Amino acid sequence: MDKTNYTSDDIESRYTPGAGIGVFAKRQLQPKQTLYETSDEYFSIIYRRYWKEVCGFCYNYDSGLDWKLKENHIGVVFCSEECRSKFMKRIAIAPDLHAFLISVEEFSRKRKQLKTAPDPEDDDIIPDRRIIEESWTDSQNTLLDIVNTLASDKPNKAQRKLLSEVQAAGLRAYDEDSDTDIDSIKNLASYIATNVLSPSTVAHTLTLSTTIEPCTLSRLLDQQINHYLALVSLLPPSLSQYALSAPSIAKILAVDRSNSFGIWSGSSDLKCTHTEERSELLGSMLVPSLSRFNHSCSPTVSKQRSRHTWTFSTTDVVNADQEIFITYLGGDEKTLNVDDRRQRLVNGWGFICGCVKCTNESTQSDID
Ligand SMILES: C[S@@+](CC[C@H](N)C(=O)[O-])C[C@H]1O[C@@H](n2cnc3c(N)ncnc32)[C@H](O)[C@@H]1O
Repeated sequence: MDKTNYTSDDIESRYTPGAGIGVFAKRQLQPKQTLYETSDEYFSIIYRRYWKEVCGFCYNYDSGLDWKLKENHIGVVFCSEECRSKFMKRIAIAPDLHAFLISVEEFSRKRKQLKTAPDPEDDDIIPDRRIIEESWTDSQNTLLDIVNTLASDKPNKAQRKLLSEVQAAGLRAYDEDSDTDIDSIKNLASYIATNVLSPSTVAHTLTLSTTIEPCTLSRLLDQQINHYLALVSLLPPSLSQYALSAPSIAKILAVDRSNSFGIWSGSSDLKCTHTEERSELLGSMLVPSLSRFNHSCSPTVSKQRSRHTWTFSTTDVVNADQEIFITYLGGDEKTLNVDDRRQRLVNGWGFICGCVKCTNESTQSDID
């Protein structure tokens, strides 16, 4: 499968009326046919609450038990020596990446020690797309100053002051739940780490479309920008070239919100046969090669996760040239009515569902 054009003998991506790009069958597909299995790079985050229980390499989760193999200094645990060795080998591709991950973990732990209540005045402001884009663009000059400082052999007083100021701003508390802040820090750090390990994955992600803003409250927007600038200031000089521009981060955050898949505990076990059994949300994954599948409330493809691999298989016959769909509602589309389904999709993904089932049911309720 060609990952960016989504082309294999069975499927390809094409424009589809009203929903951008979608994935279509090139020939008739039979039920239970495996269409796609991921083996490519992706962005991911395991939420802080679960970091001791979820293998940092394969996402194995065993009923909430802590894994014993720990790399505490980077905040990652492993279910086996094999996973630990694969993970460590992967990050060793860039010698200073390990040092960066250690700094990120130290920074996150410092954040946990701070306890400041959020500013209530800012709580309810929902910035629009223009404000979000302008805010990130405005931070680009500071970002360039940080990168120049990192590149300088002998930073002057003003440059050293800049680094300590951005780190202090990044540590300032905006949310009472420090785990959520740490998730934000680790998520942004994973964008930089992915850029170090696989710049093509980042480039691919920047081509994807979005329909929803990356955050909903002003204080979260400020928080993300401050976290990101602080993270860049922690980069070892040899990695400073991998700092993504501020507008690129804004775009990836938006793509992440529209395209990422939850890592649910139910389907993490290899023995689990359920497609999307949901219990606890352990984290999320953004896999660019899976990001062109549109949603339908009567999907024709099921997605199943086993550890860190997603497999997409048909649930029905799909004729040549028909679009194939997954569900973004994880099975809830079977029980919700059209209004509730559409509302959930608007809230979560920012689009009004135009699938055949919703179109038929809304036309029917207009007639009634
Ligand atoms: C994960 S992306 C899917 C690929 C996307 N169509 C593209 O062009 O990159 C999700 C976006 O596709 C569109 N989309 C997906 N399913 C849809 C549906 N049932 N009705 C309308 N738009 C849909 C929405 O814009 C949504 O935010």
